[in-house]
Amino acid sequence: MDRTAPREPLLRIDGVTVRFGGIVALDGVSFHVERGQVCGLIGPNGAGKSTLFNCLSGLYPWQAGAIEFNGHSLARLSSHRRAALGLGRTFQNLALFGSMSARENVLVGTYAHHHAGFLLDAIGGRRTRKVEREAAERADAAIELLSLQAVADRCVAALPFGTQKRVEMARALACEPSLLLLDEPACGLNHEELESLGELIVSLRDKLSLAVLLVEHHMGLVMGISDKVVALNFGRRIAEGTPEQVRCHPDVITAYLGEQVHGETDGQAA
Ligand SMILES: Nc1ncnc2c1ncn2[C@@H]1O[C@H](COP(=O)(O)OP(=O)(O)OP(=O)(O)O)[C@@H](O)[C@H]1O
Repeated sequence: MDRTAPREPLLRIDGVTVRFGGIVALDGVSFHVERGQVCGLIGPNGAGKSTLFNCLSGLYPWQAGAIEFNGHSLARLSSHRRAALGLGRTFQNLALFGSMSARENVLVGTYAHHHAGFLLDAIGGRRTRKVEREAAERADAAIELLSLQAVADRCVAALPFGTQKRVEMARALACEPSLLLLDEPACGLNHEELESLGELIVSLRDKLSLAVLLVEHHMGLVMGISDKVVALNFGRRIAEGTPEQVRCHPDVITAYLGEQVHGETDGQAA
């Protein structure tokens, strides 16, 4: 795929502002993510990255601006509807069910596609069995994608941290997202796990035409695998461009050095 050719954006973030009392966590942030694109989202602590993720996954409302995913406004959509539309996410702190097996955790991710409803589930029947079979197939496909077959039936709490992270990613993929939100996936991984994580994200992008919005403090990973990078500081977008353009952007360098940012800085890195 030619990643330099302009394509229809999958995710449009347009002038989004979020305030918590007197704190402006996001201040008119705009950028978009295209299908099959890895977009890195960087910024120092408190820049607004998690706030934006929480807006995307339905945990936080925003006071101004618009977010559109796959042609749908996200403003009034429940988290469940967002998942059904193709928005998947993982969490900074793992959100797995420790006493359940890896496979059972992944099965939970298929819920977004589960249309049978409570009553039909209770009654059972052919339709419910079909839904369950399809859910199991989707879970198995996600388990295979993440090479988790050998540990699928083991209790998730007994698995190494890096493997648990892959289980969480498999669960997000089981709802067959077109955009995956990854919140600090490198956190707590060793060097070897980090390398395979980078390869994994790129291979998912290529195999599934998956778009990924990657919030990550590990600069090596972000700069190594992102097709484009957006940098935030104090809730504002300070740079957007290729990894190289953003790495060299003076406002990004200043933000990471912890110095005062002067004047208007909302620009496209060139
Ligand atoms: N629920 C909340 N209530 C009040 N203030 C909040 C809330 N969530 C975030 N903030 C504030 O909004 C600003 C942006 O925080 P956010 O967590 O989005 O930054 P971040 O870039 O994700 O930081 P980090 O890299 O440390 O996770 C910070 O000043 C933070 O204190």
